[in-house]
Parts: sequence; C-alpha cells; structure tokens
Amino acid sequence: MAIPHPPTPVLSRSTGISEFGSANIEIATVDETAMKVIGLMSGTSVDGIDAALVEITGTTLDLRAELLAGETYPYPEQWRSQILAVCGGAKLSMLELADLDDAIATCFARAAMAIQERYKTDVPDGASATLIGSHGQTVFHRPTTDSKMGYSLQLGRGELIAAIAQITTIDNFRAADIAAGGQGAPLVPKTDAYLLGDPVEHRYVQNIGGIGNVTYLPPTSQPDWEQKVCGWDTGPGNSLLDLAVTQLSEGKLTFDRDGAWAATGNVCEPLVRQWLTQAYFCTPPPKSTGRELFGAEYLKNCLADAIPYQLTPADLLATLTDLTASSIADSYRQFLPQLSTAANAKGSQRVLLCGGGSRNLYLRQRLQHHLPHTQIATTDEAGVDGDYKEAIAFAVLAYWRDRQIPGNLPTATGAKQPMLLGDVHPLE
Ligand SMILES: Nc1ncnc2c1ncn2[C@@H]1O[C@H](COP(=O)(O)OP(=O)(O)OP(=O)(O)O)[C@@H](O)[C@H]1O
Ligand SMILES: CC(=O)N[C@H]1[C@@H]2OC[C@@H](O2)[C@@H](O)[C@@H]1O[C@H](C)C(=O)O
Repeated sequence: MAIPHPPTPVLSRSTGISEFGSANIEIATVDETAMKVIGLMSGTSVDGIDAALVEITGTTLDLRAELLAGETYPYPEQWRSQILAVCGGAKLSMLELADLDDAIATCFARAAMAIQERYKTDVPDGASATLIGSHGQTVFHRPTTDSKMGYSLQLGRGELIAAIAQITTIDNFRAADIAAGGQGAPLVPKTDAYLLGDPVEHRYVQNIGGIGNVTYLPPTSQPDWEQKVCGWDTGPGNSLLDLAVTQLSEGKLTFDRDGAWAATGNVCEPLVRQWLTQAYFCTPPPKSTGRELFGAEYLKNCLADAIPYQLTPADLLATLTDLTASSIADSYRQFLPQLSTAANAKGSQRVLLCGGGSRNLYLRQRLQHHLPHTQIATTDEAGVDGDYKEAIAFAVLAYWRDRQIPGNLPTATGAKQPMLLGDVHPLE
C-alpha cells in the first residue's frame, strides 16, 4: 500500500549504541494513540452489517488503521424487509419506529460482540476493543439545499448498542456536519485521504454500493494536497440495477452476479445520454443522494423511457449498468479538471474501486470504456479491504471524535467548517 508517511509502530524498541560504541541503552517508545475500535456499517443495499475490528494509531498524516477482523452479519429477514419497506416510503407508527430502531441497535450490538469474539478466538491474548463507531442504518436522507437544512436519519441507537455490547459507542455521525450547513455525506473522504493517498498518483476512490460516491486524492507530494481533496455522491451504484434484476427475474435473483446477465446485452447509448441530462448528474458538488431519488420510482421512469427502444431484459440491464459507469466517468470529467485525457496519463491516475459493485465485471469494463486513460483497480490492491472500507472509516471517525479531531471534510460535504462528528454514549 502506498502511504505517504512511514508506518507508526504500536510499540517500537530501538537499541541505541553510544558514539563510543560501548553502551547498550534500550529505549522503549509506546505509541500512546494505539486503540482498538470496532466500526459498524450497514449501507443503502441493506445486505447486512459490516463489522471491522481495527487497530488505529496516529492521528491524520500518520494515521494507520489495521484491520484485525472483518465480517458481514446479515440482518434477520424480517428486519431487512421492514427496513427496505421503510426506505421505500412505507409508513410506521412511532411505536413501530421505536421497535425498529431497537431491533437494528440489537443487531449492530450483536455484530460488535461477534467480531470481538472472533478476534479473541484467533488471538486469545489480544486486548479487546474499547470503542465502537456505529454508522447505523440510513432509512431516510434528504440532502441539504440552499433553502432547507438537510435531514439524515440513521436507526440503531448508540445508547442501546453501548448497553448491550458494554462498550462506549459513538453514533449519529452525520448530524454535526448537517448542522454546519453540510450534506452530512459523504463522510469517508477524510479517512480515504489518510489511508489511500499516494505520493505520485491522482487517485479516485470510487465506492459502488447501492449509491456511488467518489473521493478525489491529488498526489500527496503536491503542496497543499489536503486542501484539494474532495468528494461527492456520483449517483446510482447498484440500486437501480438490483431493483431491475429483481423485477426482471420475478424475484428469483436480487442482483446481477459479476454483471453476467448485462454482459449478454447491448447498451442503448441514446437512452444513457437522455438519462444523464437528469438534474442530479449536472449539479455541481457538494451533493449527496440516496434511494429516495435513485429508487423504485426512478426505475419506473427509466423503464417508461426505454419502451420506444424495445430493449430485451439483457439490453436494459446493460443500459442501466452503463448509466452507473457513465455517470461516474461523466462526473469526474465535469467536476475534476485534474482528470487528464492525455493518452500517456494512464500511469499516473487510478480509480480504486470498493463496495459490492467492484465485483461486477461488466460494470468495470464499462467504466474502463468511459475512462480509457485511467487505470482501474480496487482499494484492496492499495492495501484497504474494499468490503470493510466504510466500517473501517466509521471506526476511524469514532477514534477521531474520541481525540477531539474533526471528521468531516468541508470540500466534500459543503459544511462551513470542520466539525467533531458523532454523539458519545459512554457506559453507565
Ligand atoms: N459478485 C457481484 N457481482 C455483481 N454485483 C455484486 C456482487 N457482489 C455484490 N454486488 C452488488 O453490490 C451490492 C452491495 O454493495 P455494498 O454492500 O457495497 O452496498 P452498501 O454498502 O449497502 O451501499 P452504500 O455504499 O450505498 O451504502 C449488492 O446489492 C449487489 O448489487
Ligand atoms: C446518507 C447515507 O447513508 N449516505 C451513504 C450512501 O452510501 C454511499 C453514499 O450514499 C455515501 O454518501 C454515504 O455513505 C458513506 C459511508 C459516506 O458517508 O461516506
């Protein structure tokens, strides 16, 4: 992994020999910042809770986050379908809301205890995590506009997670950024900057979950590189594709594994061009979105637009896959003048994919087609496990909160200032 700064050892022992060569002085330096933190995240696909037990050292430029154990714990089906229904606009009574909130918190707490247990089985004398950073489950996200403060609701209250897991828990990470005028999302750009920056490459860290989001990282050798880091939600990741696959397969499939189905179709380019004129894609950052926009209703409109073209199911999936790929590439071209289209630029600019969509081979092909002068790789190839990158980020955000270090990046969220993110729920 190319990190701009040397690793900070948790415990380093150095033997100093005096200039006369006789004295053997043992100096032990302990990194006081080392801490084990559990990060918990469930994203817009609602496919389960990602739990990452991470050892963190350093603060920002010297930040290190080593994944000690990572696992995804699926939601019990009853809760998954209720969450998806709520995300889709189903009405809930306040009592039902409270019960759902507690059910999610209980699942998150169990995930934290399970990952702790797994780590202890692998490393019996390893110290336990002392902090949880829990993103919770987004069930509603209304982006900030010029006239209205944003509203972002994550269920799975931290006080219940702390009580069940018996570990101090930090939650509600988006609220402080929204209070400062930001979108409350994306929040990963600052952790991406310190974990994935490279001295020579321009990097585009692209998550393709239900929704897509990018963090742009200039080479860390450039003066003021930190000020040039930015990010935004690029639009749909897999959300429309998953809905279409479920519909076209009459519920037999929930996603297009490896993009195999779409790969048998053809992209309807005029349709993609038409869809790209939608307001979200043309809006400059800072911007954020969710299933509220790129959900069932949006797909219904896409299907209506497709009628004149008489597409086969495979063509439709190829076209929706291309919408994800071309909306990503298009947003780089529109909003990142740093993106070079020179034929010889390929060695110096790299997209690092993460999230489930990085496994969709057809989607990767389409992205390469739209970004011919950019290398396409995964964050794993740069040292950060793409399946757990978001969970790791929330562990780091909790660690920063604990150390009074702001977690948001105003250039990504549009907040007026860097803010301490998260509500702390200590043990009683
Ligand atoms: N092998 C695969 N081939 C194609 N697509 C895949 C594959 N594995 C996972 N996916 C896609 O990835 C999605 C899940 O991605 P991920 O878990 O990163 O989303 P998320 O974290 O819930 O979303 P977000 O990042 O928006 O919060 C699945 O719904 C599916 O569409
Ligand atoms: C409101 C919300 O949950 N947003 C998610 C979602 O999933 C991807 C994208 O949209 C991103 O903006 C964000 O999550 C990541 C972890 C973030 O805040 O950086």
